[in-house]
Amino acid sequence: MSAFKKIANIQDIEDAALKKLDRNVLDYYGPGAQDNITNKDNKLAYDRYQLCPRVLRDVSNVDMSVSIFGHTFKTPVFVAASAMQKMANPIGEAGAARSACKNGAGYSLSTVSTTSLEDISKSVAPLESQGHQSVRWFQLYVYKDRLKSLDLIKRAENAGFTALLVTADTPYLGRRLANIRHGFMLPDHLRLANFDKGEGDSAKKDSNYISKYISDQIDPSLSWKDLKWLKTQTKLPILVKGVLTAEDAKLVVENGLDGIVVSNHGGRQLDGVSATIDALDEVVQAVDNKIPVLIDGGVMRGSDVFKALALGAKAVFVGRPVLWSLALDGEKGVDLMFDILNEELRLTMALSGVSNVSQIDKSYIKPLATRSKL
Ligand SMILES: Cc1cc2nc3c(=O)[nH]c(=O)nc-3n(C[C@H](O)[C@H](O)[C@H](O)COP(=O)(O)O)c2cc1C
Ligand SMILES: O=C(O)C(=O)c1ccccc1
Repeated sequence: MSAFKKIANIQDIEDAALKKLDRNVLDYYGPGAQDNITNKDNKLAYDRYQLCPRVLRDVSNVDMSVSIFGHTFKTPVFVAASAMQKMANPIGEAGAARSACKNGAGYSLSTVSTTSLEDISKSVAPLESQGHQSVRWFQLYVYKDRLKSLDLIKRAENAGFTALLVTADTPYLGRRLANIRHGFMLPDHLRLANFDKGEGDSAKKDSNYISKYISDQIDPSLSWKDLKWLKTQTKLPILVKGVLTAEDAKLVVENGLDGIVVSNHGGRQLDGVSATIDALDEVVQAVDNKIPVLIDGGVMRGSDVFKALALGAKAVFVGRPVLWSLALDGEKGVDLMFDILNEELRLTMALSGVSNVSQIDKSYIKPLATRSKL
């Protein structure tokens, strides 16, 4: 018997990537903070919802497109902003940006990427001239040095990014035990490409590079008034990334911001918070359709995407699945990831009796009933 195994789902991609990457990278990409409880629960929580399909509905055509801020996307599966993707594969962030563009998916780039904003735009330009549309958003960390953040915003605007995701859950870095135990180093041949050579070099000498970088540079005093000020500095819509409660969701609306990403940073910040899918409903209720609500964390299958849409998310970001896909096979790996998630979502919709995403609502899911004992 041949040992050949075809990749069939995102777990297969993850398993293959775990065999390829070295410890330094795996320690950084994989675990959540502290005891990994929230990171695990992000995935498990999806299994606590059941699907409630309807039948005999004519599902011969299924349309997965969604519209946000005037852009239409072919799929609600978006690429999350995650740092330092060249550690997964030399093509790094550009591989995921190109794949998202070919798939008509949303793309987001981290402030602390190993490919610059400008190089991301260059990497998708040939695809755009073939008629593909790239919709790219920039994830902004607000630096103590405000000029540094303002410069990033200007560069994002000039490089064709059309929204900002301001990360609100990281005034300090969460305690990531594997990185504390073994140390973490950005490999010498890589650098934080949005900055002059040398950015983070002082931290680089520290065995806990990232936590030192954040405490040196990122402003832990950030508050709502700063986001109101940021709004005056750009025409781009601003989404707040890292909201988990109805209270904060209301403040996002009251402060005139444009969107929400329900996120716990992939369980990498405050361990012990709820799974994002369990926080989604209260955020969606609080926002009352005034601004779009998106979600990330633990999405591994098309049926997870379906459940998030049923609870009111407009789109879903995937973080680690992109990193594993890059590790597996660069841009082609991310193409495979989109093929799988899109096919799974299409099938979940068809088998649930819906032919477009606007039909998906809470009636198609229910909390898992306690299984009766045999
Ligand atoms: C290795 C890694 C690096 C990340 N870097 C950033 C970052 O630079 N900025 C940010 O806002 N979120 C960052 N995130 C969080 C992601 O944007 C996203 O919230 C999370 O990965 C979603 O969970 P998932 O990995 O389970 O899909 C990072 C996540 C990972 C796994
Ligand atoms: O690791 C992360 O999750 C992250 O957000 C980050 C922030 C600053 C530098 C590097 C990574």
